[in-house]
Parts: sequence; structure tokens; C-alpha cells
Amino acid sequence: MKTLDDLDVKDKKVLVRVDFNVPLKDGAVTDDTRIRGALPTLIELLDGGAALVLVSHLGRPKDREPELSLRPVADRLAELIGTPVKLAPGVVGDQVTALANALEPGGILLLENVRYEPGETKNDGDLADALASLADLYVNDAFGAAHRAHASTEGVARRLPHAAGRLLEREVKTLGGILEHPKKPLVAIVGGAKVTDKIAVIDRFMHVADTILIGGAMCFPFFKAQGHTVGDSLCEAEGVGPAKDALAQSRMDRSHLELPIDLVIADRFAAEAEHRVLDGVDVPDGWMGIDIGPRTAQMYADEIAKAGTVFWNGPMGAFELEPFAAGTRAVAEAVAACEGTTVVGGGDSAAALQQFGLGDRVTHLSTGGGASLELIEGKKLPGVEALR
Ligand SMILES: Nc1ncnc2c1ncn2[C@@H]1O[C@H](COP(=O)(O)OP(=O)(O)O)[C@@H](O)[C@H]1O
Ligand SMILES: O=C(OP(=O)(O)O)[C@H](O)COP(=O)(O)O
Ligand SMILES: [Mg+2]
Repeated sequence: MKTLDDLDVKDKKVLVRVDFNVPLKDGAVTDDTRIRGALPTLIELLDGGAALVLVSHLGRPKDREPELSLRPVADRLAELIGTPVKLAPGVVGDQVTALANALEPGGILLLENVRYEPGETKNDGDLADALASLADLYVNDAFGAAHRAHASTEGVARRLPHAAGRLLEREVKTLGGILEHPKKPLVAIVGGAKVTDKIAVIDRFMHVADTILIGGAMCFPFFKAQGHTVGDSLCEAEGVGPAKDALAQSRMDRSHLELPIDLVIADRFAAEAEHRVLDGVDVPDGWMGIDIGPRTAQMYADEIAKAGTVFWNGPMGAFELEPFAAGTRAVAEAVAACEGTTVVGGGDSAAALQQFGLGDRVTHLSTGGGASLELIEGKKLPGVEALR
């Protein structure tokens, strides 16, 4: 993989793909881990005499949703880096080109949410051409999005001299190294909301992990597959087949698949929702499972305490809402106290650790959730492959 050591950036315009897909609340950034993660690369490029055109996605907009504008991110970045950051009115087009052309060395232009362009996720050639026309060089520091073959992560790398940024470089090295010969027992914890994306990796963990602890919305396809009721819980239908396969495999394998034995249920997804502990996992109609229950949290914490290596992606519940943070907090505290090697990955998982003040209590806090899972699984990441 090419790195910043291979690029001469003096007086050049550099298009930098960053992953500024950060959690927001009421129009403000609630966790800036991913922004701070990119700072070493941005500062190194600026010190080298470059002008920067930054490109990132934010959330999964269906159209130009104003609440997914990168405005709050531009403001936060400007504060952190101590330089003005201009936000472009869009991703491509004459106005954006003029702004990029006007950049002087040391200047920073952040393009608007690249997923406002429908061509982004389709890896559209015209969009990749337009992005490439804004700069002389391309640097990818968006490790969290490296598992996506999109125009700004893959297409544009094929069109400009390119290199990996320092964050992406460090993530690939560290994650590759830590899990090469893991100290046993290896405990994998998988939760969160992106179930369809991530359920496939459970298959792979069955071969490498001694214990797999399932939480978050990841548990509902399993419960459905077992014939439990899930009520209004977030349960992606596409997950039920893979969950069934994983359950069948866990019966044959030495691998231990653990599911929650109790849940916190709520009547809606809101901090003010009515809620209670359900001793069991059959979620009644009109209710949703929103956190793991206290007995599950204790059981998971006991498993984590015995681990030689822990890999965790995906919160155990809707931890952003205080009444539903207990399960994620208990697991986070157990991971922080574990004497083995501990790796936590994911934009939201990292935000949870920071929220609990435990961000520096793990061996490696990765900015990538899906990306780190796919890397560990042994898959090639398109964003990384394009830099080779
Ligand atoms: N039971 C649940 N129901 C609905 N959402 C959940 C549940 N458990 C966790 N979540 C949500 O999952 C989100 C994070 O998922 P994901 O993006 O997959 O994790 P990461 O960013 O760590 O990779 C959080 O915003 C959290 O609110
Ligand atoms: O937040 C991200 O991944 P994560 O939730 O797995 O940590 C990345 O920015 C990728 O976003 P995407 O899953 O919408 O492509
Ligand atoms: Mg996430």
C-alpha cells in the first residue's frame, strides 16, 4: 500500500477521503473521534505545502436531507485544526470547481455530504471523474468506509496518483497484527444496528472465536429464527436466514454462540419511552427490545473477564438514550477491565466508549465497525485494494 511517504504534496491540491460520519444530536457533533483521527494526516499534508479538498459521507441520505449536511462537521474540524474550513455548497459542479481552483496552499475546502450524489454508492464513473478533476493527488484516510467500493473511496483512487493516509495505514497494520495470533480465549461481541451488513461475519467468527456474544439489534433475527416473538424490535428480514445458519453451525462447532436471556423493552425509540425489564426474550406486540437486560449484561461481563482477546463491534442497545445505555456500559466496563488484548471498532461503539470515559482503556479503538469486521474476516477492502 502506498503511504504519504510516497507523495510529494508541495503546492499540490490533494483530495482527501475522510470518514466524518459522526454521531449528531440537535445539529451538533456528539463524538468527534473520527474527526480527531484524521488530524495527523491533514496536518502532515498542510505542513507539506498542500491545499486540501476533503470529501466524506454522513449517514445514509435518501435525497439532499438538510439534517445530514456536513456543516457541523466543518465547524468542529475548524476548531480542532485551528484553520478556517470552507464548506462547499455541493459535491461537484461549477461552483465547487471554482472554490477548489481558488484554494491556496494551507487552505481547506470540505465538500458537502458525498451521498447527496446518487452516483457515490453506485461507484459511478462520471462522479469519480468529477471528483478527480478537483485535485492533483488523492489520499484515502477513511478507514471506516474502506469496505465500500464507492466513487469517493474506490473510483477516484483509480484516476489520480494516490496513497493511504496515516489513520488508514495504522488501522490496517494494527488490526491485522492484533488478530493474527490472538491469545485465547477469543471473545467476539457483535451488536449494533447494521445487521444485514454484519451478520455474515458471524460465520467467520464461528471458526476463529471461542465465544460470540450477540447484542443490540443483531439478536432479533436469531430470536425470530428460534420462533420467539420480536414485537416492534428492529429486525431485518434478510438477517433471519443467516441467523438460522449460524445457529445450526454453532450446534456442530466448538464455538459458543450466546444470545441475550433478558431484554429492556420500550414502547418506542425515545428517551421518554415507557420501558421495563423483560425476563425472557419474547417481545410482546407494541414493544421493542432496546437494550440487553441486566442478567445478560452480567453473563457477558463474566465471559469478557476470562478473555485473552476481545473484539467488539456494535453497541448492546440504544446507548445514546440514557435509559437504554446500561447494557452497553456494563460490557464497556468489562472490556476496559479485561487484562487481555481488547479491540473495539465502529463509529458508534467508539462513541459509546468515549461517552463512558473508557476510550483510552482498550488496546485499540478502531474508527471502523463494518470495515474492521471485514478486515478480520479476511475480506479484501476495496478502498484499501485501490491504493495498492
Ligand atoms: N436493540 C436496538 N434497537 C435499535 N437500535 C439499536 C439497538 N441496539 C443498538 N442499536 C443502535 O445501533 C447503532 C449502532 O450500530 P452500528 O452502526 O452497527 O455500530 P458501529 O457504529 O459501532 O459499527 C446505535 O446508534 C444504537 O442506537
Ligand atoms: O459508520 C460507518 O460504519 P460503522 O457504523 O460500521 O462504524 C462508516 O462510516 C460506513 O458507513 P455506511 O455503513 O453507511 O457505509
Ligand atoms: Mg455506526
